[in-house]
Amino acid sequence: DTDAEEGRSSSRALLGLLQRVQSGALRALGPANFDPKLYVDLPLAADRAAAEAALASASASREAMEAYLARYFAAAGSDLVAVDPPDFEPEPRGFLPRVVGPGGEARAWALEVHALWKDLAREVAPDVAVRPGRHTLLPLPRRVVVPGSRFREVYYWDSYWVIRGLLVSKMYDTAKDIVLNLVFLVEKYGFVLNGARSYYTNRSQPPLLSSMVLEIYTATGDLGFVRRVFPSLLKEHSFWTSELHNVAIMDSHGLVHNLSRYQAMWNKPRPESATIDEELASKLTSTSAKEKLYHEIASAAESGWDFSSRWMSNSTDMTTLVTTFIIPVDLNTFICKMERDIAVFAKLIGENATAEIFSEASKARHKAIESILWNSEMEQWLDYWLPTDGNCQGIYQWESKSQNRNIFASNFIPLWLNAHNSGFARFFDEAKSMRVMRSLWTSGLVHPAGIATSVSNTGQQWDFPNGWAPLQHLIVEGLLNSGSAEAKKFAEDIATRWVRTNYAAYKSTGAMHEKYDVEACGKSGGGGEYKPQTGFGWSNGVILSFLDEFGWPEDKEIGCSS
Ligand SMILES: OC[C@H]1O[C@H](O[C@H]2O[C@H](CO)[C@@H](O)[C@H](O)[C@H]2O)[C@H](O)[C@@H](O)[C@@H]1O
Repeated sequence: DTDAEEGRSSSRALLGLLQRVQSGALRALGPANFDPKLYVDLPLAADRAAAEAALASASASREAMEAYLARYFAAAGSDLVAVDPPDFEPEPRGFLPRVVGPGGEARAWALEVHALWKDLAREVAPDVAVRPGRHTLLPLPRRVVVPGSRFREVYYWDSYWVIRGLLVSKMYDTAKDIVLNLVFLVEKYGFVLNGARSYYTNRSQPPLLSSMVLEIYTATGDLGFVRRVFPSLLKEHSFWTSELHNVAIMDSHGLVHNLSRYQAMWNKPRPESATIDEELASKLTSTSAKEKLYHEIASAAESGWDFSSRWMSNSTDMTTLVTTFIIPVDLNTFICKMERDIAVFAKLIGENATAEIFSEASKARHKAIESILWNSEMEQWLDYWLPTDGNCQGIYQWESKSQNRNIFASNFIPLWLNAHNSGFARFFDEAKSMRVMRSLWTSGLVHPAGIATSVSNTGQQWDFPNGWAPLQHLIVEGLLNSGSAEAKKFAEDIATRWVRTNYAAYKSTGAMHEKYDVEACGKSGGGGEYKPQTGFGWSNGVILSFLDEFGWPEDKEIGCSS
């Protein structure tokens, strides 16, 4: 309708202005400590036309730019208001009963991590709904928990681990609010956005909405909540299996399978990193080559692994990103899980025909994962690379050489399905889990402070030596539930390394970090296009979840053992 069109056009106009402010600021302030995202997060404090007219002269010097920013814009993040979550209690009844640690150290720290929810809880300021043309922030009806630092808005896949932690903290209402906000986005846009900003409306992130709902349902038994969100889960499933993401591929026995890939609806620079993307694309000459690169960059952002050699033909050259030509192991694991979850929910609310359809869909995807992505020699699941020459008409033909044999933590993510049977047949048997576990053990990914993202040090943040909380958690949960005592021990070992490194880094820096360097205990991570961030939603969630799962006995050292 006309109102919606007007809204879209004023949002585009604001983003256009903010991107020009971003380029002007880079010229005026210089590249040192420059964060392009800051500028597209600025709320407009005056009339847009006036801010536009004054921009040309502002780029002349640092002083002029600083005066311009102060005159026409409010501070980034000021349109999100800090809130005290009403369901927060400093020490909730029944909180981590098995966490003690020497001298109560582990428990004291766990309570500090728990208290960080208060720092990260936000509500969208009323002005965002009243004057949406002044904000790239999207209005959300309920409170959120943000990752922290430059990540001032709610993020999609981060929210799964935030919710895992909130459930340990007994903050059930805050967990439900986060999901209801994501559902609000599905109702409005047809999918969960990468994050709640107008510049994230062209892509999603790894789809874990149904997993959030399942965890909340398991903790609260709230069937009304499941009923409320159910239609959005179906809508999200259509998004991930639609033509945009679906790939048909014929296996070596002539059977055709459907799997999904990441694919953003965008072929321009990412507004939050436009100056970076434009500089990279300046190495290319034609407009079409630049647009292709922008499309692959935004699609890598949809994967959550932005950026990684996983998506690059040449690991030292970002212009060789081919994200949309890759069938990723983790994405298909998440969708297989989504299909199982939907079947479970459908049954619970009495929609038996839908339950049957989704149960069949998850079995079909399971078969596809085993047939296209499993590599029995390596005992791992491997991303599958489609030909990039665009010759295929419709159905691709599987070829063994197209499995990417490089080692990534994602090669082990299907193990996670062990943790979530929900009455279904096991995804694979205990013997196979054991073989995968041994393959992980010798893969080169296991390090003193956790599991590395890959084995190549490319300077990208989703590569060696960085370890990320979500990857530790997915693999640990998978090993823990594989049915074998040895795998359980290994799971606890990885969780212990991770807890210790988070603890040591917290003690030395006073903060929880977005990522860690797995080579040594107590080291935070680096690399990538922005400065390492603290806060940090998913890291906090994973620590609380590990402490809940494994406890921390009185006699177990929590500091780094030398
Ligand atoms: O600003 C650059 C990119 O930042 C985000 O990605 C990283 O942070 C997210 C929030 O913690 C996380 O979900 C993602 O896995 C990280 O790589 C953002 O999601 C990107 O779209 C954005 O371009």
